[in-house]
Amino acid sequence: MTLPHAGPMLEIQHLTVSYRNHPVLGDLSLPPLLPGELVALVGPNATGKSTLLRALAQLVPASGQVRWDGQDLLALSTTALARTIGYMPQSLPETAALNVLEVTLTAMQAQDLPAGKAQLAAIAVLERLGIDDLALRRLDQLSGGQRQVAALAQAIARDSPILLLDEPTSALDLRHQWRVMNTVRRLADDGHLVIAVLHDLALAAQWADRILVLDRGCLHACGTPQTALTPDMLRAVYGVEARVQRCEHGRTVVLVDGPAGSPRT
Ligand SMILES: Nc1ncnc2c1ncn2[C@@H]1O[C@H](COP(=O)(O)OP(=O)(O)OP(=O)(O)O)[C@@H](O)[C@H]1O
Repeated sequence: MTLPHAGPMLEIQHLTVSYRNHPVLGDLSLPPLLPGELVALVGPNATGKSTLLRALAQLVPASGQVRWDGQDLLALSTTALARTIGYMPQSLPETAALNVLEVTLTAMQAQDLPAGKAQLAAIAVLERLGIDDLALRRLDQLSGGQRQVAALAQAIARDSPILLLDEPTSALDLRHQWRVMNTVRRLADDGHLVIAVLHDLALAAQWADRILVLDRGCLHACGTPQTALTPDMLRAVYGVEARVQRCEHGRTVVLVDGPAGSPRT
């Protein structure tokens, strides 16, 4: 028997977002998402993944119900929102004249920590991500991958219960991908709800508890990596013929043979 979840959960019902009257998310409802979960948000390009995260972070106007711990997330004040959500955009602006430590400290303002404590906490976040040596480097002097990890530092520095990460590994080499996903996994294990947009389905399968598959603004599937990642889903959503192989240690590999309907090569 599954007991009903008693603590906070993220409930998204009938979420609608339009750009210039063109609906990108139309009446999207998701199963409840729980603290302690790492949820991978996957789907083809332009299907609304970033828009969903941006709507939850109040960066684009949205209608519908989004509730967390009894609160209406879409109506939270800026300060309350900053305490509830840490948001990592696809990239930080290259032109920002701030250094990595300053950017991280800026994200922590809602915590109202004394300056010394805030500085120590910010440095601890940079150490955790292995970029403390970049603390005094300006964002416009960083590589794309370094800027991506700085964006993650900014999001997790808030220590908020919900983390929204937009493609946290897309610019990273294999070692940094592992470090970031391991950090994100630990944050989920510590009780955060982490929703991460990922294009790499192998990473999603390796690290996520559940995979949400979005297709043209609608939920196509939601389940464990084993149930969500199937050849049928890959054909219907991504338009490819693919094999999904489960390897040793529970790893999953997706092998794409070609466009849907084409003979296997
Ligand atoms: N500010 C905007 N104004 C108008 N249209 C937008 C805006 N932002 C996104 N869109 C459109 O909304 C749709 C969804 O975009 P979104 O960035 O959410 O997709 P995505 O699934 O995150 O894509 P990708 O995987 O390519 O990053 C796309 O058609 C995009 O062109």
